[in-house]
Amino acid sequence: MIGLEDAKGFQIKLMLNRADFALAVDLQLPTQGVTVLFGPSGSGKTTILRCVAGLEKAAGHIVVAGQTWQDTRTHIHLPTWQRDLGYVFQEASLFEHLSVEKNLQFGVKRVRKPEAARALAQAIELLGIEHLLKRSPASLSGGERQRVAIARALAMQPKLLLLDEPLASLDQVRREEILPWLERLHADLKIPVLYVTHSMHELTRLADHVVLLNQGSVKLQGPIQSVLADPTFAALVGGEAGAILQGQVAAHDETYHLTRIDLVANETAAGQLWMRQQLLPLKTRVRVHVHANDVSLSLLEPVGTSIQNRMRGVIESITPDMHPANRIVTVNCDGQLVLARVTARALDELGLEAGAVVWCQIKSVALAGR
Ligand SMILES: Nc1ncnc2c1ncn2[C@@H]1O[C@H](COP(=O)(O)OP(=O)(O)OP(=O)(O)O)[C@@H](O)[C@H]1O
Repeated sequence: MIGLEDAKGFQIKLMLNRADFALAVDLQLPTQGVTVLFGPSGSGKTTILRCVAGLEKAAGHIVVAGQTWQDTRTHIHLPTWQRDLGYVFQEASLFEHLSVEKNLQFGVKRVRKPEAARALAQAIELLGIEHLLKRSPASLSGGERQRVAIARALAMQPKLLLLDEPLASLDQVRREEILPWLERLHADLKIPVLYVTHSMHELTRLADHVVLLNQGSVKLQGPIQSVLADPTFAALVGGEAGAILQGQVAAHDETYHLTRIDLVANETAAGQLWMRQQLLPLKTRVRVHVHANDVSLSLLEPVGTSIQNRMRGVIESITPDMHPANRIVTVNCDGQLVLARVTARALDELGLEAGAVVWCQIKSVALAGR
């Protein structure tokens, strides 16, 4: 039987003990948008997805869109086929003897839901695969195959979409090709997506919410901006650490091939950044990942420097980094948190501590958009 709980609930509580691995997670997740399960190899990301899909058994309960898929206390454990989900793996498993169109129709016919034709058309549009419909899977590139696999899962109008490292088998060029299509998922989809990756690039581009796992337990979770600005996370991910700033495309400088991003925090203007030119229309909303290693601090407003971007802010915290020489400094610039990785000696020499006013200098070439 399918039980009804909170109509919007999305909860995953799982406990599992293997000889050399224990999983214990208790997650209350957003009912819309992309939640990325992030963490080192062996931290339990795929195990969670498999349990949610009913492919593996753990104790606990799973509630999706108000439906109880599993509850150990009441002995509910729906088989996979009764769980209304789409699952896309590293390698897209398409039927090789069927055309792309027939592959898409196969899933839709199986679930027999109302408005199937509309859902199929929307999935084709969302993933941009109209021109591939008559092709055979063997003739598709890896990125195209994954887009078809995701469209097929979406056309079935699932209550939850599970994506397990969908870009891992693709080369860098193909990954970049497919990322913009995946970015549309959080804007256009009304269902939750659970996305597994080790890639910081995919995390910063796609996540709305992040769950950081380590050895089967949750180390940190929350909205992408707050998790990335958390010094614990920064220390853990080393050289890839950095804050995400939100803004919109404000101007293009054609002479120098640069784009100006006007930053926005809590709906108010929060400074601006120049970055290498982005081929995006004015007013496009973007997120910018500013690496902590590319931010330096100054007590005075910098002049006579090649560094293009400077933001004035107040130091919120100074915390230890992985290496004892360094500190992670969190600076609040008009509501946007910026992280800087600087040496403890430099901090002492400048006499910097929490509450101090500083200028963050950010190399514009270091910025990566969206
Ligand atoms: N079928 C299985 N039987 C026994 N142990 C398993 C099984 N599948 C995974 N494990 C172990 O469980 C732990 C978690 O694995 P899991 O695949 O969930 O991690 P992960 O975070 O997804 O890793 P990766 O990023 O490398 O895919 C690992 O120690 C792994 O060796």
